[in-house]
Amino acid sequence: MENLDQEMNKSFSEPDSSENEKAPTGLLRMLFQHADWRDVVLMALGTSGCFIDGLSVSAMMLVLSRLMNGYASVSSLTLADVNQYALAFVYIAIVVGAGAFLEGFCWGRTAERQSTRMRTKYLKAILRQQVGYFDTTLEASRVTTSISIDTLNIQGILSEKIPNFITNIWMFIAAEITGMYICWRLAIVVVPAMFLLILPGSFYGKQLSSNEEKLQEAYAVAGGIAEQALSSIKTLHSYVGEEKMVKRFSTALGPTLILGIKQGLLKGMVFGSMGIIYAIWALLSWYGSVLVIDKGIKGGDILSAGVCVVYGGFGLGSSFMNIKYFAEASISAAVISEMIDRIPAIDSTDQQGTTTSPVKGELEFKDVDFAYPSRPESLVLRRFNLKVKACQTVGLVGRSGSGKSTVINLLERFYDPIEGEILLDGICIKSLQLNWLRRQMGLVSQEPILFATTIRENILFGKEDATGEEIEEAAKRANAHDFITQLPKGYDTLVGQLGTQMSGGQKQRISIARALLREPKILLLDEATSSLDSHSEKAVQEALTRASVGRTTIIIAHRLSTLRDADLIVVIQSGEVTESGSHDQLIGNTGGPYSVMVQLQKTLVVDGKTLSQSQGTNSTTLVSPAMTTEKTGLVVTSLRHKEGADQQVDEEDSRPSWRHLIQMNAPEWKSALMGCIGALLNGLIQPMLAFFQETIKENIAYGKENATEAEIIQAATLANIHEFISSMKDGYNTYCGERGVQLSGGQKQRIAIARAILKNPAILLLDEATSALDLKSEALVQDALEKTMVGRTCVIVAHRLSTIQRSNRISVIDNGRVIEEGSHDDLLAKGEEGAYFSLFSLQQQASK
Ligand SMILES: Nc1ncnc2c1ncn2[C@@H]1O[C@H](COP(=O)(O)OP(=O)(O)OP(=O)(O)O)[C@@H](O)[C@H]1O
Repeated sequence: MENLDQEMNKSFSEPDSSENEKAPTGLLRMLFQHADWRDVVLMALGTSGCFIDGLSVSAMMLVLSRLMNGYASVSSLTLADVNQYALAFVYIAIVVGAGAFLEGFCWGRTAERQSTRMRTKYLKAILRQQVGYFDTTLEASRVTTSISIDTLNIQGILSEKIPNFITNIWMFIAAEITGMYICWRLAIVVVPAMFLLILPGSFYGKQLSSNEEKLQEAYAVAGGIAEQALSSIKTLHSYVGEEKMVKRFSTALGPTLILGIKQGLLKGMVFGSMGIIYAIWALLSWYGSVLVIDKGIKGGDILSAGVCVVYGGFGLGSSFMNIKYFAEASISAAVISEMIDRIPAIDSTDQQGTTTSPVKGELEFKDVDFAYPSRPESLVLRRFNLKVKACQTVGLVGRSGSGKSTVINLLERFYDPIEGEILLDGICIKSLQLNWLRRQMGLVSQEPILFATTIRENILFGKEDATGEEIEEAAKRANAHDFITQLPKGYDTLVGQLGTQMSGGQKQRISIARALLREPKILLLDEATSSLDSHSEKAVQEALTRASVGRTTIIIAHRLSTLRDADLIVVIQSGEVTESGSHDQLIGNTGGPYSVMVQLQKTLVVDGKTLSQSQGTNSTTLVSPAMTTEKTGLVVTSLRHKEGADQQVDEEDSRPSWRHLIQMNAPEWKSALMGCIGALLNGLIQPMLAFFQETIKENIAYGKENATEAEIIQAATLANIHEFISSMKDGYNTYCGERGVQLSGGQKQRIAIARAILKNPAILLLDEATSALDLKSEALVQDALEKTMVGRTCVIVAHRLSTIQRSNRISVIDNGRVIEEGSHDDLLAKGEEGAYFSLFSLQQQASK
């Protein structure tokens, strides 16, 4: 284990390249690192503008001193002199104006150019990083902060602070020299006094900015809480977590009150210390008068020299103010440069490495050991060996959390093994060119992620230069074309942030189309059809079977029927291959893990009651005459042919949603109202679970405020997740990662179920709550849920009919309407004409 830790440290914790050990970026390097020759010219012009601008006080005072002196001896002042002075002021105005314009324009322009380049490089650098880096070091929020706040900081420095600094410091030098020139006797006495003005200002100014920093930090923490809340708004509403969130928010804001008071005091001191200026004027006027009386110096010279010295002092003070921004900006620049210079161990921009042609698609895992960078102490794969022949279809099965998705993560080189190697056509994938390797694979992941753009663009991610026909063809093969064309904007429909405006099944089909468009040599399907109803699944499954011809296909599935025709089925337990062979071979091994799973699945699908009785649940306890304790199952189908081909469906209607449920139940508004009120106390579990960046314990505790440790453990035990949690080094304090990325799909669902159980709600809403679970876990969780359901109203959305078979009422929904309703037996009695019957028969056939 020590070796393992060392290896992990080498792979993930240490910087990947010696370049990263460079000293923090200095100000000069920061200034010029993103500049091209045009920027150098712009900065040179801008700097000359600053010098001209900084001369304004001196030039004005030189002319003014003469004019004032002229007033003093008014008899010798002619109109021609006055005109000359006035003209001199006009010239000053033009020259200074032009200088100030150059200053503002050139620095502003170059700031924009340099920061745009920096932002682009930064984003490129982030996208280049390996997945493990994000697991350990970087949180998405930090990236967004850097890309917005840090780059804005630097842009502000370039466009404003640097020109300000140069102008002011030059104004100070020029004004003090001019003061000396006009009246050195006065300047020599007053200049030291100026420090009385500058020192307290800069002392309090420093305090002010450090206080401001603390204030910003506190606001950032509070902002982070608000951001988390908004990104998980459904879960938050459902768990009535608003108050808890507001409490956390106001606790985070607590320090700002004290800091705010301190801020006020410091600002007062800064502004108050400006009063010293009047004392300086007192000294100026007294000593100036002495010089006029004793030395016969002209009044105009005294006044102009005094103004030069004082304004010069202000210039120095203002330039000091900029210094703190330079320090801040160089920190920002260091953060950005560090990222830009960072060369990851798995570098997606690396063009090195070999490629093979033609690709056969043979895969081999040789003695692979792997642990995720965020949990180096828990080995997920150990001595993992797997050989896949070219064009074979291989199914991976195993309990939730056994390491199936990890196999895919390693094939895609999102991570590298700690020990052992992975070969493609006999070549270690580490020596293959990374982008080429990834281009050989088409991945449909467990929780398909769509980009916030149109369906067309999302499919195009599979192959950038695909034609319209190719896109449609891929969508047809993924059984997505029909639903897409029924949307008012068809392929140009926007899918929303992360695809939230699409149903789970629609997202899966779009991402299957995306993978198929690529025509990959290796197809990786991680629970690719788990969110589809039986009809769609059958169609997509057939398409995938066709698509798998001539390519190597790896399928992860909990529904074993999906894998029946696979050439090889591999059973994974705790990261090790425990059994492998064809379906028939594995079935022949009675008592083996695979045949046990198949038996369990048959029992579940053919007769839901058998399982539950064998586990001691009395299904009759679910039946209750009162409406509030009814259990309703909803089956969402895609039986469009039943509705007629010409049916117009709007974008909303094509999505099964709770809104439709409400619309459909409009006549039963009283019950609906009761339900809505009750829903404020309800438990909602849906597959796209929103998780905060918190620990497992905190996530479960969302179910109930002030829940005790014992209650949390009890809920976790019922949700069949306690064992996994206890096996973790940090137990219940294990960090879940951004939106739970550090957990497997099934683990996330079970934690969400524990949260719902803890909440003890009046109404339980289960939206495909167990779809990501293996059969054994599902059976156990189902059992726990059924115990939880006793005495409450439950609405269950499920594609696996075994899940809802025992509901008091089952509603079959198609295109936003209930097309059939009744108990399981009632619906089956309708025979072949019935929609439920046909779904049920499909699932039965599949499980045989
Ligand atoms: N990014 C991550 N960081 C740390 N641990 C992780 C990460 N992703 C997964 N794990 C852990 O690795 C183990 C294997 O996860 P994996 O996703 O491979 O399981 P799985 O067999 O696909 O499960 P499921 O059937 O539930 O999807 C789990 O214990 C999980 O908690």
